[in-house]
Amino acid sequence: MWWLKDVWVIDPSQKLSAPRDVLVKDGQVLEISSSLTEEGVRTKAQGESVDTIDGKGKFVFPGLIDVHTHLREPGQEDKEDILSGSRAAVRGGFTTILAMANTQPVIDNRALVEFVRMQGERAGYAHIHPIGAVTKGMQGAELVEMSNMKEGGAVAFSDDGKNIHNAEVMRLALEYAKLTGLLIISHCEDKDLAGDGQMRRGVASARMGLKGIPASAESVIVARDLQLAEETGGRLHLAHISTVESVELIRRAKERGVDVTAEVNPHHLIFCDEEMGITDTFFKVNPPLGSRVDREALIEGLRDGTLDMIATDHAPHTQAEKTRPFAEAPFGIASLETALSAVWQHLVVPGRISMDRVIEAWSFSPAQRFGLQGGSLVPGSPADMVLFDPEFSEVIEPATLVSKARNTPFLNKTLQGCPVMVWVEGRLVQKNRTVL
Ligand SMILES: NC(=O)N[C@@H](CC(=O)O)C(=O)O
Ligand SMILES: [Zn+2]
Repeated sequence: MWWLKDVWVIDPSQKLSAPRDVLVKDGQVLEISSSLTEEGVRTKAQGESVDTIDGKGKFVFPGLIDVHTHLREPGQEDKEDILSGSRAAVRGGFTTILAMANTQPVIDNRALVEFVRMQGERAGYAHIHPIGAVTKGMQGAELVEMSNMKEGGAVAFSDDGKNIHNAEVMRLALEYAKLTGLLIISHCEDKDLAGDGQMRRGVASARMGLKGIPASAESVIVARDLQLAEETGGRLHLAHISTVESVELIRRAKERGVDVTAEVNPHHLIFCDEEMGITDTFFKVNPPLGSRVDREALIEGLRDGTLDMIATDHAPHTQAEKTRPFAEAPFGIASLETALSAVWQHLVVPGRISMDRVIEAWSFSPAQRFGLQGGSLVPGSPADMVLFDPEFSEVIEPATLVSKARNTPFLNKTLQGCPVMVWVEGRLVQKNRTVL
């Protein structure tokens, strides 16, 4: 049994943010209380040994649920695999992650869905849920067999990495997904507007002499998909929202009652295009980092609930790929191990957003929207749980990262505020930043 004493509990599912004691037994949260005694705990332990942790000055909250990770297995295991990705997840405070379908081959049938799910179970760290592709081979033409894939364990459908170019295919996908009750996750990017752009079009791209991607490449598709969701009554989730125009479109659609949720990535909340340099391929990501105005709108959108969730978009790549010249390096930031610390240090500490809202947006809301276990510490819930120490600091070094990838803008930087203990169903899987 675990006894976390005098720890600050953040559990948005029960609107709790206060110092308490937490008891964990048999893989579940047994009790959250402010009046436990040694004797009382011993009685509740029923002969089991009690591991006591002094939680003073630390937070405990439900394990984070990340609805957007790329684990690269099958097919690109030089970048990441399901085992290394799930170890990176628990190191970063995530107890559940959703794996995107843009692997090689694409996860577009039940057998492959089952493969990802079983590899996740075999790894034995975070809970891994496969996202199935929307179209066969992510070719944007023929829909996958959604019900069949749901039976195999798919929890949503997405061609992420690519936009669904044909609006009629997107409309049909929303229509068919309704029969499964699952969400369509849209990667909004008009490929003609984006062209072969390398970063957001603006003063910074002009200064660097790089081809720009206009903000409209995202927002025109956001507008399209919101209308299609409204028309079909389909359930839509928008991945990695990065522009002020998109935030405004989503805000309006929600006012009209469209069944939509949206996520924002930590890097879009923390960085902007002006901060990039021509050699910084670690900042090269899709959608690209926006302007200061975009960043402000994203923070405001997350605060007021227009943006429902935070998600990492963990996109691991090899060093060989990321050390190519800017225009040839692939898009993506690997972030499972740094995301929570970065959000703490860059947004919570300066008072831009509350930790309560961060935890709601990164555990409770994803669990609710995607119908997943977790996101709550209500007694009886599985003890998927994080102990977070705001004083613990770490230099982000290649040697300590358990992900295969090092493509993070935080490399060789210090981050303060880290998950220092992580439990999955009551089993300790990470302690003092070491995955057990
Ligand atoms: N975000 C990225 O820059 N890259 C992702 C694809 C994606 O999430 O769109 C990848 O798979 O590498
Ligand atoms: Zn994407």
